[in-house]
Order: sequence, then C-alpha cells, then structure tokens
Amino acid sequence: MYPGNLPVYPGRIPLLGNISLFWGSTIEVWEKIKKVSIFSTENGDVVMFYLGIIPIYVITDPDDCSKVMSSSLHRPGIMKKFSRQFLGNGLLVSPVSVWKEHRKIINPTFNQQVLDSFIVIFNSQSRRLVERWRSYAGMGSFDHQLCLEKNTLETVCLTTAGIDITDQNEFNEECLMAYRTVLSSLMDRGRNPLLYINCIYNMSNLKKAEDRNIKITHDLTNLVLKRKREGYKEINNNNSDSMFKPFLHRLLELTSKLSEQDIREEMNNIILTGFETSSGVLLFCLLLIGTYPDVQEKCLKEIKEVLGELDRDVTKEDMSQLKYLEAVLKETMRLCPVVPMTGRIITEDMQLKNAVLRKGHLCVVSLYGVLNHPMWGKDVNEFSPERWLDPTRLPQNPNTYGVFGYGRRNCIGKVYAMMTMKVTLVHILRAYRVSGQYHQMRIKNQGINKPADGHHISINHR
Ligand code: HEM
Repeated sequence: MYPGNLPVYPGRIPLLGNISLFWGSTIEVWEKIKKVSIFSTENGDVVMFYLGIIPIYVITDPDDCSKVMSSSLHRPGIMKKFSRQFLGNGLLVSPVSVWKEHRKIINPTFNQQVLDSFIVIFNSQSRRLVERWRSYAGMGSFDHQLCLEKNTLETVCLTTAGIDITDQNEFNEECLMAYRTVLSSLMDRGRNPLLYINCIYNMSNLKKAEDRNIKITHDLTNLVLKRKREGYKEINNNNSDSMFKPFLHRLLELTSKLSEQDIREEMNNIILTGFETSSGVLLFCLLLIGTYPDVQEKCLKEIKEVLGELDRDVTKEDMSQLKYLEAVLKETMRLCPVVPMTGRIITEDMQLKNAVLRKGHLCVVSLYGVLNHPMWGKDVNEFSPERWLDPTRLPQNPNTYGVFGYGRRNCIGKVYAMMTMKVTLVHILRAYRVSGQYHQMRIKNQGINKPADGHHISINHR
C-alpha cells in the first residue's frame, strides 16, 4: 500500500532507496540519525525514507510518538530476526502475544519495594567503583567508559541473578566484551542490507563472532540459573526472610508460568538492556558535569545538604531529596539520549497531526527528535539542568520527555535506572572532582549512543 504523499529524505535512488543512510562508520550513523530527525521536525514531524523499495516513516512530534507507541505494541520483526539467537522471546523483542503474558508476570518484580531492597547493592557497587578509580586520581584522563560498563554489568548481574561476578575478573571482562560485541554485530548487520539475507549472513565472519560471543553470554546465564536454582532451594528450605531478592529468585517462584528457557531469555534481556543504557547515561553525565564546574558544585552542595558531611550510604529517603541531581540526569538524557530511536509496526491506519500512517508499515520513532524538538525553546541545545526545577522553562506538553518510551511497552527498568545512577553519582562526586570536555566529544551509534572512543574524563581527590 502506498504510504501517502509525505516528504522523502533527500538522496533516494530508484530501487536502492536511501541506501547511503546505512553506510559509514558508527559516528556517521549518528550524524545521519540526527539529520533525518531534523528533516522531520522541519517538515511537519512526519517524513519517510526508503530501505530499497520499502517506505519507512520517521516521526518526531511528541503526541504522535506517544500515540503510535501506545496504540501499537509491535516492535519491528527485523529486530527479532537479528537477535533471535541472543534474546529469544525476551521482553525487548517478543511478539505481542508472548510479551503481554511475560510483562504482566515480570512487572511486579520491578516494583518500588523490590527496587528499594537493591539500594544496598547500588551503594556497595558505587563504593567499589570509587575504590577502583583511586589509582586514576591525579593521573590525567582515563577510559571511564570501560570502568562504568564493567561496574554496571556487575550491578545488573547482582540484582538480576544475585550472582557476584566482581571477583572473577577475567570472566567479568569476557562477559562484558561478549555483550558489547554481540550488540555491535547486530548493528553492523542492520547497516548492511546484504546481510539481511540469512544464507549470506550465515557465511560471514560477523556470524562466527556472534556465535562465539552469544555462547559466552549463554554460559553466563546458564551458570547463573543453575547456581541460583540450587541456592533458591536452600533459601526456601531455610525459610529465609531476607529483604533482598534478585529478580531471578522472584521469576523462579513463577516457574509454573515461565519455562527455564523463558527465564534465561528474560535474564539476557534485562542484563543487556540494563547495563548498556545506565552506564551510557553515567558516561555522558560525568562528561557534562566535568565540563560545567558550576553544575558539579551545585550537585555536591545538594549531596552535602541531604547526606551531611559523613561518607554514609544513600538511603531510599535521600533519593527523593536529591532533586538537583535528578535534574542533571534528566537533562543529560534529554541532550544525549542513549536510546535515540525505537520503532513500531503500524497495525491500523492511524491519523496523526499532519498525516495518516498506513497499516503494515514500519515507523521509526525518533526519541532524539522529540527530546531536542523546538518545543523545548531557544536553549534546546544547551545543557541546563535548571530547566527541570522551573516549570515555566519546560514545555507544557508532558509527552516531550520520551526518554523511556511511551505506553505499555515503555522501559520496565526506568526507576531502577534512575536509582542506580543517582547512587553512583553521589559516591563519585563526593570522592572526586571530575573534569571532562563534552564539547570535543563525538557520539557513535551502535543501537544505543555512546561517546566515540577517546573522550575520557580525569579525576582528582576532593
Ligand atoms: C537510563 C537508562 C535507560 C534508558 C534511557 C532506557 C530506555 C528504554 C526505552 C526508550 C525503551 C522502550 C523502547 C520501545 O518502546 O521501543 C526501553 C525498554 C526496555 N528497557 Fe530500558 N532504558 C534504560 C534502562 C533500563 C534498565 C536499567 C533496564 C533493566 C534493568 C531496562 C530494561 C528494559 C526492557 C526489558 C525494555 C523492554 C520493555 C518491553 O518491551 O516491555 N532499561 N528502555
């Protein structure tokens, strides 16, 4: 069905479509995502590009994005096709029928009481990070990306599965590299339409690397599951009333509803979505805080007011009082969204503000476009945490803040993410003065956005 008479992104070639959008380095991919989003906001917030002869919508209006994502729960099948082996039928890629059932079961495992019981781990992990960074203090710039990713992977493994991979350094590194490589192989495949054809992809080196790394991640989840089944029995036999219970234990209580394979796949989904995203936000946030010393001082002032001068742990009561820190995190995620876009299949013809989207087509929802929409005002491109503390400086429309998606299929880990990021920042900023150079940073897109390599921070003891 012809999707309508909408502006098409320039550069379309007959039969090949906008093939040039798929070429280039991960840095160039990000530049193109931005350009397509800007093209959309300048052309009524709905445009198209072509993948070969297949038309694809791109939307950037906040209400339209909310409408599309709330009324269609179908993520593009291509995501599932590429990641079937890795993520199986987990939340991120499951078809709607499976997703509905699983999300209903998993939702309660992310409730506030469960998350509050994780604060002890968020604190101990943050202290661990501060200790690990001690040798970098005063030594010039260092690669904070790897350190943060490793630390958040450990945290997610601890809270998801109750398993401590922190002391097994090699295993930890190997898992981290495996998750990273699998994700980047999926993206490399996405950028090369030739590799969409299974028989070509199956013969490629990319596939060999993917298989190798998927095995490592599956070994991790299998090991975790085996140990936890044994441990879980013990805990149950001892009638332990411990407050802290990792997600996995809660899922194991539901074994009649979820098979072992379901649980393994959900674990892989939570580990992947959990560690790459929150470590990415922390990365950007530290670079920004390091670039704006006044923001850093305000954070520290607030931390001292809320927690006092003592080096004590952050409590759940402190969380809601750390308002400026929350504003800094929100502004970081607005300016540098780690998930800059997502997608839906349009299941029914849908009237948006300026166009009708036709059933059956793929629609790219540009979260970057929404978060940097002109609705944010003249200072849209500036880092200004203060805007979050002054309602007159925020857009009237609540849909303009779509960092965690919209509707029922939004991010299940959003509160978890905010909590763990806040606790980590408190510990880091209390221990170190951070310097960075945000304006020299270039971003790369590998499904999620990260700073391109080489944009490090430096730290000094306070
Ligand atoms: C700041 C960090 C994070 C950001 C910006 C983020 C962003 C998002 C977004 C935009 C989506 C929705 C995509 C869509 O609707 O198509 C999503 C989904 C999801 N996120 Fe997050 N996320 C973050 C942290 C986390 C964490 C920490 C976890 C787990 C511990 C997590 C688990 C998930 C899962 C499982 C889904 C799929 C939900 C479903 O389909 O039901 N995320 N995330």
